[in-house]
Amino acid sequence: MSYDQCNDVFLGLDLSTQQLKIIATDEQLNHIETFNVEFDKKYSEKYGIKKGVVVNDETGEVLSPVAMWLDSLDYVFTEMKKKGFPFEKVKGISGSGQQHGSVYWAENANERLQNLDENHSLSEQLADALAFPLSPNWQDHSTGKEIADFERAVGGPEELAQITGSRAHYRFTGLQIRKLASRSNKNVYRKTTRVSLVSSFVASVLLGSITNIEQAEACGMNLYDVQKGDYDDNLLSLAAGVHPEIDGASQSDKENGIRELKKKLGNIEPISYKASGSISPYFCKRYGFSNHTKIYSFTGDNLATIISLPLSPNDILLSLGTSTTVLLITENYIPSSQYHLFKHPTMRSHYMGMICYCNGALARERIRDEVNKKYGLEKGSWDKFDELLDSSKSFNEELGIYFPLGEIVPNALAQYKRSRLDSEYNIVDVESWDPEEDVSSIVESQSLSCRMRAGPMLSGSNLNNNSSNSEYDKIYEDLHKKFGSIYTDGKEQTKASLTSRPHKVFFVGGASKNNSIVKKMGSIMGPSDGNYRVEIPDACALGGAYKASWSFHCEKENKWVDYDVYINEHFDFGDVESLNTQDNWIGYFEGMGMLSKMEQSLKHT
Ligand SMILES: Nc1ncnc2c1ncn2[C@@H]1O[C@H](COP(=O)(O)OP(=O)(O)O)[C@@H](O)[C@H]1O
Ligand SMILES: O=C(CO)[C@@H](O)[C@H](O)COP(=O)(O)O
Repeated sequence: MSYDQCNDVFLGLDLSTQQLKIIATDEQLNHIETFNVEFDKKYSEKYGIKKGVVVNDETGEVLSPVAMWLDSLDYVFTEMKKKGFPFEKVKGISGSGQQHGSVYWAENANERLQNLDENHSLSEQLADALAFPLSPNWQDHSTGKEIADFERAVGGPEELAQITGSRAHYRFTGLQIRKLASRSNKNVYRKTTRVSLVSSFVASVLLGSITNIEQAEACGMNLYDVQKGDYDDNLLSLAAGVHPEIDGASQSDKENGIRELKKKLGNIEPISYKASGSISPYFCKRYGFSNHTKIYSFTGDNLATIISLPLSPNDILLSLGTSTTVLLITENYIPSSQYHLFKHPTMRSHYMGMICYCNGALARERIRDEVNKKYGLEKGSWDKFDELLDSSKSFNEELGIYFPLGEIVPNALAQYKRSRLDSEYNIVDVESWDPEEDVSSIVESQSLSCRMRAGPMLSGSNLNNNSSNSEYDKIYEDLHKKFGSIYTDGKEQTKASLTSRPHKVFFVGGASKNNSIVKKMGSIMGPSDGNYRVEIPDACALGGAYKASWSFHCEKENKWVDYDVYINEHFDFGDVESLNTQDNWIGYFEGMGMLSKMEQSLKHT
């Protein structure tokens, strides 16, 4: 694809932990070119970073230098210019940033942003527009105290998830702000006039003025009441360090603190196709953008990932990278402390559900290595693992839990557990068994965990629990007879959540290349409309470019065009491979009963 063939070019940026990526697409959503800079290659000396961040092992702090991000923007645009990139054709830009990270602007920030001189770099001109030169990164673990405070302020993790879509996490922005305001750097907090998230920071620089935080991204702060569509004052007072019970603040200090923090955070930008404005003259003069280039709101990287695919409600994106991440689109706001719910970035009445597991690929690799050792085979080969997995046809009343690392969901310490069912459906723990047995067992338990936890978010789960469907009634009653009530993460599963099938399942990431793994997982997940494999390198940047393209299209039409309709119309389905999987959804009901019982006896923190 060449630029000569298109009139309109769209850019999707992704500012992640380790690199800045820019993808150019045309009006038909065709990928044209990708540009990037890896921070370690270019800036490790200048900014003293490793893997994109500065780490303090003693405090658990993980931070990114903000000036490095500014340098990277200038650098990639300069490289594009050297290659003759047609900046004048760019009609719209959107993108994403690593979630939860925050940037602290000083009083002169807007004045500096509005008067950028194209003869000088961004970092030169904006260094003193920052109240803090660093941005807390999502890997930061320094806010243990704040986790306890946030959960105490509302009554516990479930209550916090009910309000904000997630329980308290170290990395969530509200906790990081509280740490700054009440403990680590009160002076920085005082000097800060505006706070951006990484996504709104990039959009602000491109616009030449500080822009609002986008609504879907706002759900990653533990401050935003998702259903009310506004900040939660109780949580804001906590973030500002003026909570009456926890900080002993007076009523007037609390009110002033809330007012001040609201001003710093600015309004939340509702989900929209409308542009935040046009690109700053700095970029027009320095690189050749047209001054009509529109900047559309930026969102979080996971949120941008789901819009890089033609996903509809009840579709699941199963990312089998180093970690396993389940992303899904749902109309149900049924929060849980065990997963995250965010507003969907382009579908106003939908949410994105996200479940993150630490023990994905690494745990499977250990089993693969054990099997290969037993058979004297090459260490990294998946052949024997695959052969064994293919020969395991159905649930054999055995499961294992394999956590070489502590796990997020269920919240558990590093441990292994292998069990069998006896004839009364009791769980009988097994000290060890042949490594061959671990092969199906690990893939089954990982799949069942995803299925069990995604269930409550699927739309069928909205059905009245007493609604009748004779086939499901029978399965559910049978399960209940054998295992009693099914609990996941302390919550009883309803009939509807156990019996809801996903619509489609899309597999992405390293292990999605493995036919045996995806077929087994797909057969257990049991989507009603098929399992698919997609290769989407740079999905977040691509999602940004698609968002820009969709927004531009809606603006041109002067009406809201449903994002799923738009993407389905333009998406190149040549990149999506339909997997020929057997459906074994019903065959694994007992597996859910068994796994939920096994999880109840795990050691946790
Ligand atoms: N053929 C394969 N079969 C099973 N697993 C695979 C295969 N190829 C890659 N993987 C797994 O994919 C993981 C890496 O996934 P990838 O998406 O590339 O990483 P990241 O999440 O770090 O971006 C590896 O740890 C490996 O276990
Ligand atoms: O914290 C989260 C999601 O909650 C992470 O998914 C980060 O958003 C990942 O950022 P990069 O590593 O891609 O920069």
